[in-house]
Amino acid sequence: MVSVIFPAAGAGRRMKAGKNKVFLELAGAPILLHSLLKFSSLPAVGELIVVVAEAEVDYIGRLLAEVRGLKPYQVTAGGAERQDSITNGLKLLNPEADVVLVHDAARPLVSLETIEAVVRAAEEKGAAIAAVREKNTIKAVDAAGFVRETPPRENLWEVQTPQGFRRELLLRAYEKAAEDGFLGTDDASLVERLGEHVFVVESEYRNVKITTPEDLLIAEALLACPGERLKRTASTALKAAVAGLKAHWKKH
Ligand SMILES: Nc1ccn([C@@H]2O[C@H](COP(=O)(O)OP(=O)(O)OP(=O)(O)O)[C@@H](O)[C@H]2O)c(=O)n1
Ligand SMILES: C[C@](O)(CO)[C@H](O)COP(=O)(O)O
Repeated sequence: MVSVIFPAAGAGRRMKAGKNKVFLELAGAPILLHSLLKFSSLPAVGELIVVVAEAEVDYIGRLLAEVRGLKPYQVTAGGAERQDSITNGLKLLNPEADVVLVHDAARPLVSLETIEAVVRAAEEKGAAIAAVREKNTIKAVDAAGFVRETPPRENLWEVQTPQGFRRELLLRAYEKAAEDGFLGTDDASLVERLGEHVFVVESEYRNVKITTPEDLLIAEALLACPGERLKRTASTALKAAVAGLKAHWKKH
């Protein structure tokens, strides 16, 4: 069984919306809901663990109760850093979960194909991450503002989520990071420190992390393109979810 942890406890500072960006609307539904419904549509996924800020736990619990089509879920409080939030999510794992995915709630455009490919690779190889080939030239710059190095682009990949792991490996990696006081910017970096191999699954550029206001415009534009509109119209789960939410908002 696959468990999915959704870190959603950020403050969304770079989005400058004055609230947690995962509650902003994208194509008529909160960003968080796009992510939860997408994973819920996959048979292999058995549970969702949604990690939000402590002050949002009750609100999200009530909100999700109105949404149809979600896999069994739990909502818990996150911590100061993304890694702390995931640490809290890991404590709730169903004992039957053999593969754990971590997916930023702020990446609502991930495709089902990418999720399935990450699950398969995590099962086979132990650890797998979604990523795209770097399109820009990347430079390492020192504190004084001078270029120190231009790493060859053919070796560079821009890393996304989902990131998937055999349960035991991810738990071991998080324990070791806690012991060493190591803070990484993704989950795979914790596994890499154990000397384990992490497989890269080629993903799509459209799997953007909604971070700054222009990302939301890009995501709206991607969802509005003809092929996507068709898919969206066909998404009864999303429509039913939004109907439930609108009723909830009217009541509260
Ligand atoms: N303490 C934190 C920080 C981040 N996240 C989550 O991790 C994902 C990726 O983080 P990021 O895009 O940096 O989100 P924010 O931290 O909200 O953004 P910012 O850094 O601009 O405040 C988001 O889904 C975010 O909600 C989290 O669960 N707990
Ligand atoms: C995990 C991640 O999405 C990979 O790109 C990313 O590192 C999370 O970003 P954050 O801004 O550090 O939360």
